Amino acid sequence: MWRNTMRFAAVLCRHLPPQMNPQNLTASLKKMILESAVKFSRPARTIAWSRALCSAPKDYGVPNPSWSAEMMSLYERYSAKGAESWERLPSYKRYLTYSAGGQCLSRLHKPTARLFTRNLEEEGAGFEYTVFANKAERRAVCLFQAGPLLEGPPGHVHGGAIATIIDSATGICATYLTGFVMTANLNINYRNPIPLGSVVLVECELDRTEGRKTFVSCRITSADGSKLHAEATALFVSVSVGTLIGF
Ligand SMILES: CCCCCCCC/C=C\CCCCCCCC(=O)SCCNC(=O)CCNC(=O)[C@H](O)C(C)(C)COP(=O)(O)OP(=O)(O)OC[C@H]1O[C@@H](n2cnc3c(N)ncnc32)[C@H](O)[C@@H]1OP(=O)(O)O
Repeated sequence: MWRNTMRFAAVLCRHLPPQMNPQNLTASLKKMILESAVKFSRPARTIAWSRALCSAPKDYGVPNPSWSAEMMSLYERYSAKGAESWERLPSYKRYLTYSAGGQCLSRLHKPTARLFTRNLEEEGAGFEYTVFANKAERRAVCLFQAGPLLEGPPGHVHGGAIATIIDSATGICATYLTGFVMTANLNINYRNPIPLGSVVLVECELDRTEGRKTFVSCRITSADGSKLHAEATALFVSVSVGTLIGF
């Protein structure tokens, strides 16, 4: 039993990101890993849990039946741009999933937690979005369809929901181009309300980097680009996975 436990703990540790070398783990994280290993080290469960820990995470950035014809048409347009260096980024229910071993870690560390923008199971109810990025041009574009549960002013999207999609899209752009970051500053000018159910483009561009700081600017427009809904600038600061997790 103890040998199984240690073997399982060793497997878990091997899947941790490089920044989380077992030698550097805090006592509490070591204890958490060991406790999980003890809990699941009974042979039959070990196999079942190893499978569960290694299963592929769901990608929320692919079309689902709630996507409108306009959302689908934009999705197909950006997918077809693949040849011009546009890459669709996968979207998971936890930020941790992007780190090496993050899938495993997210089952151990606050397992009931979910990314704010991916916390509704009902398709189309809240944030429906997908992000395409262009490394060479240091840009990303988020196609965003706002569901009915994001209402602020009657029939229109809540300003906090708009801030959330801006924070997410610019944060994904910064993470994609410079690695793990946290938002240090976000400034938004709301220009025109966004009707609920509509599809908008959230276009992000990396302006510059200075040491650990990444400056990103953003514009939200209607799908055809004719109406400006919001403009924003954001500052992100690079952090280690350890800082993200909170130890
Ligand atoms: C095929 C795979 C592709 C992968 C694609 C990737 C996809 C990614 C997927 C999913 C991403 C999801 C994205 C989500 C995004 C959401 C992010 C959030 O909402 S984060 C939550 C809200 N933010 C906080 O809670 C932070 C709270 N603040 C802090 O923790 C600290 O203040 C922190 C980390 C921001 C900075 O703290 P320090 O101690 O590490 O660093 P110090 O020394 O204070 O600052 C570093 C530099 O930044 C400047 N700075 C810091 N804060 C500033 C501010 N507010 N304004 C101006 N400058 C600031 C400082 O003056 C300093 O500048 P000088 O290096 O001296 O020039």
